[in-house]
Amino acid sequence: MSSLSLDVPIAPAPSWSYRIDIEDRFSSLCGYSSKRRIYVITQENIWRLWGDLFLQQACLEPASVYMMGDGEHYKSLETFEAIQNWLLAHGANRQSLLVAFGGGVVGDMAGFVAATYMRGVDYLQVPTTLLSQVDSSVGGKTAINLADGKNMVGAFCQPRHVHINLATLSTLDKRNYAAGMAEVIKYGFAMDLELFEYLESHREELANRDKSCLAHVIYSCCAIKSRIVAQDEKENGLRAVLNFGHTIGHVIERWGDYRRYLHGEAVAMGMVAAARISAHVRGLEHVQIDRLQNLLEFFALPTSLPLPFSVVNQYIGKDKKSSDTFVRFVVVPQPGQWEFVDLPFPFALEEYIGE
Ligand SMILES: O=C(O)C(=O)C[C@@H](O)[C@H](O)[C@H](O)COP(=O)(O)O
Repeated sequence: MSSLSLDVPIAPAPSWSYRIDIEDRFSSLCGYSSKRRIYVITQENIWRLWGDLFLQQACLEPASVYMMGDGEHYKSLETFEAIQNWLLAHGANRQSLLVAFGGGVVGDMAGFVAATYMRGVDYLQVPTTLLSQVDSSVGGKTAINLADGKNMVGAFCQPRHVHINLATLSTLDKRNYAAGMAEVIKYGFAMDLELFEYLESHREELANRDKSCLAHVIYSCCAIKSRIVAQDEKENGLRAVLNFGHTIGHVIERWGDYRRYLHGEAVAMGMVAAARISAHVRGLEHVQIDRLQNLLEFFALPTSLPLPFSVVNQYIGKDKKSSDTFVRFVVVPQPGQWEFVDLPFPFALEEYIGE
């Protein structure tokens, strides 16, 4: 595969942009190594599988490597503090460079550490899961969770570069692969009909992790995301479309103590609920909800809400898109099109989707 590249030009400073490279190997980072101390934040499992090759191909000699725990529940204030102390103990300074080597949990944590350590240091994203390659490594949303709310403490902090190596998807377990596919389906169903149809017609190839299909899909998602982030870096409006399925998805993750469901699984259930709300408020046809559900279920993703409506109603007010009087939902009147609707708060899910 020849490599693919995209730029993410951030407004209102169009001169400032960073690249996303999609390759079948780890990109060389020699240029960085010679100039500054490098600190890698990763997890045992991914580092055992890919760490040596990464250091060799990237030509890196890190000052130190930090192993985070595996799972969304490690995106916590405790881990955040431990990493800050580790950086200080290992001599990291303002010129140091952090490298997030792993999935979305590593990327969100490393990004937030980079945003705050000594008031901000540079970082690179080297995403190794499908979810992080198509979504979380791009756009600079960094955050950690509170017990009562997902991604509640964070910052917008763009990476200097996103280096995607498709080869790492070969060792991703089935459940995490499917979870990444949920975010891919989000881009298609809510933002790009052509992509959604491609996913439907190439589902077998994608289930078999065909590299050229994956390269196409990852490039398409990154292209959509970079266009949106370039216009609305700090989510003053447009960017919230990327939250399709997340409003209820985040409640599900929190309800499961960030352990029961992977982020992508919660988003899969949240998207079907949001599609049902879309049918109620914007007339999305039921046959289109079935298309969404079939595609998600093809990848063995859950699609029925696992929690009482009352829990959704109780926690939805903590969503970052909520105000005192409404909850903002991304709805889909037709596949590939989206709208925001503000539903009154206090919220009653049963009014939009029958029990
Ligand atoms: O980048 C964004 O903007 C997104 O909303 C992408 C989401 O898929 C992602 O999960 C994001 O981290 C959720 O953001 P949040 O603001 O709802 O915490």
